[in-house]
Amino acid sequence: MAKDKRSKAHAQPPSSTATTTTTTSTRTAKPNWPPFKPPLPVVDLTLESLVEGKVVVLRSFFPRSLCRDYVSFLRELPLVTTPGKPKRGEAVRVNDRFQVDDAQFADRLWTETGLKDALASPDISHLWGGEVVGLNPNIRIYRYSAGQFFDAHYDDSNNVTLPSKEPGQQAVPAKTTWTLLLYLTSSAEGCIGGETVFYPHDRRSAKDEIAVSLETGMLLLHKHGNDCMLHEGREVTAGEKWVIRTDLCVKR
Ligand SMILES: O=C(O)CCC(=O)C(=O)O
Ligand SMILES: [Fe+2]
Repeated sequence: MAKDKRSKAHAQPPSSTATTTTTTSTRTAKPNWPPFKPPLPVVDLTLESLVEGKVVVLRSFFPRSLCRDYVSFLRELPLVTTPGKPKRGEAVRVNDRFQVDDAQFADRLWTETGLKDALASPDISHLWGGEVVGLNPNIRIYRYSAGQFFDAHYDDSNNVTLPSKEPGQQAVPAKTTWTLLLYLTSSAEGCIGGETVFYPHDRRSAKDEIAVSLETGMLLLHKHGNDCMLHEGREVTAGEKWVIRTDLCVKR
């Protein structure tokens, strides 16, 4: 697939049908996300590089008990099955999704998990493509059941604005530079398949593939935008793959 004709995983507007507990301060209904219990991080968060400068993982970012709590909670959200036939230029993506603009939850994932500190470490801070300022408020939840997958594509960099946290504070203009995937299930919960597979040479080739197996509670970060590797979410053949997706943001 040529880069100029590449299929993109387009961001979509937040779903207006997202209903659970509603906050009164915004028009978008936001889920009443479970607390991070036990307090995070539960392990020393050390980055493991899978592809130099392009793919890193943090194992046990969420403990298994918290993943279980999240999956129970997320399955009550109004997930919508994506159409099998994508719009022109979009990747075929067959899964059940929920999407919400929730800056508060993005900030909790950033500051209450140890992630902010782990990524700020001076020996790795050059990776992120600028001054890291937080996570994309556009939170996406994916559930893949047997037969579902996310076909090969590249992820775009997007401009976002991180809202002010306190009165008097300025909103921060930012852009996304890395995709963040948090796996909530794996073979430990009976999910077979569903690997995130990277193709370093811009074409699907079993010879060159780098397949990352699901691991419950593992966070995967991969560089996106111009330097994005072609990648896919391989078909799930049994059980359910649950993922929380957002993006790392740097100042623009
Ligand atoms: O589910 C996966 O393993 C990949 C998801 C993905 O590529 C995306 O969200 O853009
Ligand atoms: Fe992607």
